[in-house]
Amino acid sequence: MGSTGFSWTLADHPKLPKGKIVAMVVLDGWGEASPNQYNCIHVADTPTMDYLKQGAPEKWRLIRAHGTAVGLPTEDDMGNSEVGHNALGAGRIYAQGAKLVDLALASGKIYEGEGFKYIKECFDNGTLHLIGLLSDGGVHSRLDQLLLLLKGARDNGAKRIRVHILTDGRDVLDGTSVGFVETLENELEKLREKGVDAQIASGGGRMYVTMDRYENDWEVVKRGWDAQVLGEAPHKFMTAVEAIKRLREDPKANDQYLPPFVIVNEDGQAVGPIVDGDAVVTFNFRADRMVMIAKALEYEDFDKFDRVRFPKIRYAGMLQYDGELKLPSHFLVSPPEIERTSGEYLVHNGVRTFACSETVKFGHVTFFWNGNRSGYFNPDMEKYVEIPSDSGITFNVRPKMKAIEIAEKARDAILSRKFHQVRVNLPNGDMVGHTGDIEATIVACKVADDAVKMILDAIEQVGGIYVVTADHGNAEDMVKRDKSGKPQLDKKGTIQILTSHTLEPVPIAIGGPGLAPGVRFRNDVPNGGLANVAATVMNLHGFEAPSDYEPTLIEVIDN
Ligand SMILES: O=C(O)[C@@H](CO)OP(=O)(O)O
Ligand SMILES: [Mn+2]
Ligand SMILES: [Mn+2]
Repeated sequence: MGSTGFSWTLADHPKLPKGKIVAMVVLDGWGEASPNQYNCIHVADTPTMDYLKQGAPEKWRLIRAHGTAVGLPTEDDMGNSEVGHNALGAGRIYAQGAKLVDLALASGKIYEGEGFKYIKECFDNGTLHLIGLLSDGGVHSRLDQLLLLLKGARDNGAKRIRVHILTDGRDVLDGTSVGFVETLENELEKLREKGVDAQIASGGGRMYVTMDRYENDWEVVKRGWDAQVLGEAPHKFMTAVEAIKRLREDPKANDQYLPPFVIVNEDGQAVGPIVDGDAVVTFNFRADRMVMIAKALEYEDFDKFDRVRFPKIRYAGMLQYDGELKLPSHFLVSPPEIERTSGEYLVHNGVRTFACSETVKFGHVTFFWNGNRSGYFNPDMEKYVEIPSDSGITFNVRPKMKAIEIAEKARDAILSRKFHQVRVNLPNGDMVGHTGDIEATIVACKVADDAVKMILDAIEQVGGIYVVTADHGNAEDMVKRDKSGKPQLDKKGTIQILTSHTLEPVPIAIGGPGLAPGVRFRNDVPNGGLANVAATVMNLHGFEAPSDYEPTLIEVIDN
C-alpha cells in the first residue's frame, strides 16, 4: 500500500492456526504480592486464579506493569489503567503523558508550542485559570509540573492566575491534600511577591467534582463547573487550607470526595470565576477524566447540563485527550502518537472483536486499548458493549459491581461464535481497592474470580483460548509500607490504608482447549511487560506480530 510499502496484512504464524476464539480478560488492579492480611487477593477465595497459577512457568507468569515498562518516567511510578491498557493494546512502549510533559517543561518547548501561544493571547487582559488534580501521584497529574507551569506562565506574562484544585487521596494517601495545598500556597505567595495576582479559586474532591469519566455521571462535572466557572458552591472559605481542614472535620469526609467549595474575598465574592477573555488550562496529562470537562469547556453545542454561562475563553488541555474527537483542539504538549494498535491490525486481518466492561472501565478496553481513540475501527467487525455502572455510590457499598453481568455478556459473545476476540475488563479489584475498604475489596476479588470462571467455562465449550492478565496492581496490597516492607503506622499507631495502585507485577495466564499443544511461555523474555501481550495475542489468533512490536511471550515447541 502506498509508496512506503506499508501493509496492514499480518504474516501467518508458522505454527498457530487462525479462527480460534480468544478471550482476553483484564483484571483491573490485580497485582502479585506476598501473601499477608493486607493482600486482599490472597485473603479472598479465588480458586480460578489459584488454578491458573499452578500452570507456572509454562502457562502462567508475571509481567511488569509499572515504570518504564509502560512508558512512565521512573521505576517509582506505579502503573495505571491508561498506560497499562495502552501498552496491552498497542504492543509497544510509548513515552507517556507524564514523561512528555516533563520533557516539554524541562526544555521550555511547552512555551513555544501552539497551545501556549494560543492561551497567552489572554494574559494581558484576562485571567489564566489552571484546573486539575493536586497530587504527586503521577497518574493524572503532578504537582511539580503545575509549579513549573505557574512559574513559566509568569515568565511569559501572566498577570492574574487562578488555580482550581481537585483533591486526590486515590493515587496518594488520604489526608495528604492539605500538604499539597500548603506547597501550592507557598508558590502562589512567591508569585504574589513578584507582582502576579495569583490565588486558589475553588476546589473539591476528584471523585465528586469534575473528574468523572466515560460519561458515568455528568453531575460530577457540573459541580465543578458551578464552582470553577460560575463561582458558586455550597461551601465558601477565605483560603483553601481552611476549606480542606474544615471539610475534613466531617468524619465521613475524605480527599477523594470532598464537596465543592469556592474561595471568597472579604465581601463574600468568589475570587476567580471564569469569564469572557480568560484563558483556561486543564493541567492533567491523563485523558479519561479530562474528556468530559474538556467537552463542557470547548463545545458550543452542549446539552449535558445547564452551563448557565458559556464564557468566551481560550482553552487548552495539557495534552489532547481524545485523538479521534481532536479534543481539546488546543493543547500544550502533543500526546504520544499511538498508532497501528493490535486492535486496528486485527480488524484489517479479519478478526472480529467484542469488547465489554461497565461504564467506569468501558473506555479502558476500547478507548485506551485503541491508543486513546474513541469509536470503532470498523463497525462491521467490532462490537463494544457498555454495561451502565452504579453511580452516586462508592464501590465498597456494592463491591460486586457489574462483574457477573460483564462475564455474562462475554459468555454470550463467546457462545455465539460470532467473534474471534472477546475482550473484557473486570473492574472490581481496582475500583473497590481505591476505596481502601479491605473487607469490601476481599468480596470484590472473589467476584472477579467468579467472573473469570464463567468466561473460562464458555471458552471450554467452544474449544477456545483464554488470556487472563491485569493492567497494574491495587487489591494485592492495601497498606502503606516503609522501605523494609513493614506496614507504616501513623502517629496514633494505626496502619495507613493504601488506596492507590502499586508497583507490583501482574500475572498472565494462557490456556483453553484451543491452545495448540506445545505453546508455552518463553523463558528468554524475563523482563516482559504489558507491551509484550499484544504480540502474544496476535500469535494466538494465528498471526505474526509486526516486527516493531515488543516480542511475544510465547513459543511453540514441537512435541
Ligand atoms: O481511577 C483512576 O482514575 C485511576 C487512579 O487515579 O485508576 P485507573 O488507572 O485504574 O483507572
Ligand atoms: Mn486499572
Ligand atoms: Mn485504579
